[in-house]
Amino acid sequence: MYGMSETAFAMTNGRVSFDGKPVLRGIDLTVCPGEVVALLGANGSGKSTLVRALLGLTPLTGGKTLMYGSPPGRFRDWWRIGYVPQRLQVGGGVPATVREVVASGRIARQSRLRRTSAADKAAVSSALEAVRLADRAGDPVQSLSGGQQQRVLIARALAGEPDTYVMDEPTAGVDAETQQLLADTLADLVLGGKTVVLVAHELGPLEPVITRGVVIREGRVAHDGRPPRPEGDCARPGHEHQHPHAAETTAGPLTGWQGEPR
Ligand SMILES: Nc1ncnc2c1ncn2[C@@H]1O[C@H](COP(=O)(O)OP(=O)(O)OP(=O)(O)O)[C@@H](O)[C@H]1O
Repeated sequence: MYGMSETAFAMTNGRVSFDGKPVLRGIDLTVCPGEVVALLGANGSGKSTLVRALLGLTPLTGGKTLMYGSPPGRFRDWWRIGYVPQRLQVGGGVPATVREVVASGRIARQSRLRRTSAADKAAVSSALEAVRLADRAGDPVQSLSGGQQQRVLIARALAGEPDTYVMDEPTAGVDAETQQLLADTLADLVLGGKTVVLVAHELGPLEPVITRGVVIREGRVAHDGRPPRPEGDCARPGHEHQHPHAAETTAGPLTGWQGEPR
């Protein structure tokens, strides 16, 4: 039994509206340590908004949400969360190497006074190894393929050695090899007792590691429990087909994401 402060996320009647248009319409969602939760649902159902609201990146217009027992505005233990946004965004035309982006995952663990430690360097190297990009560490991230950039984002989260991973469509638009690599990485994290919340259109190779499926439909929780199996789903009346992800018009922030408006 975990205390309230050990519950990774607890949203009660969470509501978000954009320009008066309701997108989340009263979400109740509690994520406990060690759970591997897939947020599923059709395009536009509100999955990304839910993820961003759980992290406090999008403010609720109603209800409340807690991260390890604190409202996002008062949450201080950002090192506990590893966020993998939908897309890599390197701002300002400043070239960054793969290693620099991955190393930025250590920032929440570093004090302002302390320079990069041996532990930081070791965590960055091991994250690069885990996603098999050690040989590309010195290359500009812009020179990598989409799938490789996704791996960089995953490595950045791994480098921070958080308790909880929040991944927004980590498998969207990536090659089969990267999908399998992510599945293997997740399996290791799960063995290590980590908590994972991820958005997915199709679980694919991730399916074996998912412990719970939460289906969002029109801003509400339509299913919460065993991950729905594709065959069973299709046989069920009212099944909504999920289509591959459309091109994103907005990219996830790379740095400073904790306060990034959208
Ligand atoms: N910042 C915003 N301003 C206005 N509308 C928004 C904003 N963010 C999301 N929306 C709208 O909210 C709805 C839900 O979007 P959201 O991205 O959460 O859905 P999703 O389930 O993640 O979809 P997808 O699978 O396409 O990523 C959509 O209609 C979208 O256009």
